[in-house]
Amino acid sequence: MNAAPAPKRRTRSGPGPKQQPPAGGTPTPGADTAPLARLLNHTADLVQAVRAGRSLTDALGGVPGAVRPAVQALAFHAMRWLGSAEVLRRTLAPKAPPTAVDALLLTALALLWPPSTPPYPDHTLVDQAVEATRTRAARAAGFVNAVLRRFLRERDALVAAALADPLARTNHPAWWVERLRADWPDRWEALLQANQQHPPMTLRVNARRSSAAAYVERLAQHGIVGHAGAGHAVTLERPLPVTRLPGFAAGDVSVQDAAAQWPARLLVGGDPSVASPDEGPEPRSDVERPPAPSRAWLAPGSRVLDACAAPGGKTAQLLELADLDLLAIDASPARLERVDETLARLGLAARTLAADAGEPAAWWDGRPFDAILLDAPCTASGIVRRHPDVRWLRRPDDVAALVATQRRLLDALWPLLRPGGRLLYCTCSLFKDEGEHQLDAFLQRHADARTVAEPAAPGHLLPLADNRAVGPAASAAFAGDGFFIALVEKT
Ligand SMILES: C[S@@+](CC[C@H](N)C(=O)[O-])C[C@H]1O[C@@H](n2cnc3c(N)ncnc32)[C@H](O)[C@@H]1O
Repeated sequence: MNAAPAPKRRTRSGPGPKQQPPAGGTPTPGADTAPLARLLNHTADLVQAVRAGRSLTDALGGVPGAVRPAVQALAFHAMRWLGSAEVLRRTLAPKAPPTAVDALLLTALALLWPPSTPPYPDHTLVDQAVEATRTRAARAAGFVNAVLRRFLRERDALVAAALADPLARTNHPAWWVERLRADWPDRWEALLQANQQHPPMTLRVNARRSSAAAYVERLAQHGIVGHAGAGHAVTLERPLPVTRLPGFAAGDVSVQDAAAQWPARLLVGGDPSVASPDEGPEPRSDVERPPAPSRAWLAPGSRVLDACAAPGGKTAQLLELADLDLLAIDASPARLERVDETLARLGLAARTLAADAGEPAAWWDGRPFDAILLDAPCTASGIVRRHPDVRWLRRPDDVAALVATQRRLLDALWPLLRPGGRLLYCTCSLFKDEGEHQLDAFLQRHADARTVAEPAAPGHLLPLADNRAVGPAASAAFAGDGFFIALVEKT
């Protein structure tokens, strides 16, 4: 496969070293006047952190707020083209330079690789990369200058040669490509290409306050174009900072991918979220709680466990859809704080607990649950568009370890469900071992488990145009994330 576009020459015109953020970046005060060299230095720090095994989200927290959106846009670009940059660097400098210099070189090469939208003019980028090297490792400035200028001189030949290497073509580790090819023999190339794209920004309209159609109209009054999708999903024509979304701070709307909105809707049942605005609650923006939509499978007051809850997207959605007695658990106390913050913004309430969901002896009161949501830890191979670093962070052994954790959680939680109760298992993974195969093995182990026929769960969803989570707004650019979603009932 060839995930890289054809090499092409750049224009020499464009912004100078006082830069606007590149396409996909969100301008913020200060970022538009920050020298590109400074942005490149921060980006190289992030590349270095990811290569050392740290997540980009985590490392971005250390970048000054004023330049963070611009640096994030550059770092996302660098992550998407890091495989190409690695292959080029090995050709141009077979002996790897010191780690900090290597990170800067890889950052610059990734930004110079010929993608469809060049973020900066070539010579500006090279000049600023050399400038950045001076503050990073002054003695390496000449070396970086020589490597990058040779790349500009010989780009077409170097890119053509690099594309002989699958790492440069796919921008994914070989084991990842092999796994995708084995699981999706007809679609693996499309999936690799999809991972190189920018994700759509999708909102979840608070079902207690409004409907997708009504919120689309409200957006239009603010000059924002949105498309109503399945349930309460609204996909924006263009991503925006949440501060520009009407009613965000008041809890009228949250950011959540269309596929990620399916599990809670399915578990609540009765498809309450597609109730027309006439049948559902009136649009409103105060935090007083109107009754939840009425056609839910889960009766008001049902005991529900959200076993891996943080940061709380699905916890909040469950509570928007139904009045529930909900316990939200997460193993990470720090991440659990985000659940509390989310619920506070939305005016919702649940009990939250930092605990290992797989050790119920430590926290379960012995009263069976009516429903359990297990949004299990996984490779995140379905959300590479949103987290382009995960492909470089994961190791092949991680898949087996995560599959074992998912299995442990499933087996530990199943006895907590009442007969007739439902368990929703989901992961944001494309790998079948974390989805279809995990479910099949679970059904083999538990004779009292059967998949629910109506409403049927979608199984695997791929981040491609035929992703069924998106509904009427479907198109390749609006495709929902990759997910696996299964609904199981206890007989
Ligand atoms: C995919 S995320 C959950 C996303 C969340 N459901 C949402 O919609 O916002 C998986 C979560 O599982 C948590 N986790 C991992 N192992 C766990 C365990 N043994 N018990 C409870 N939570 C765990 C992680 O801390 C992480 O927050």
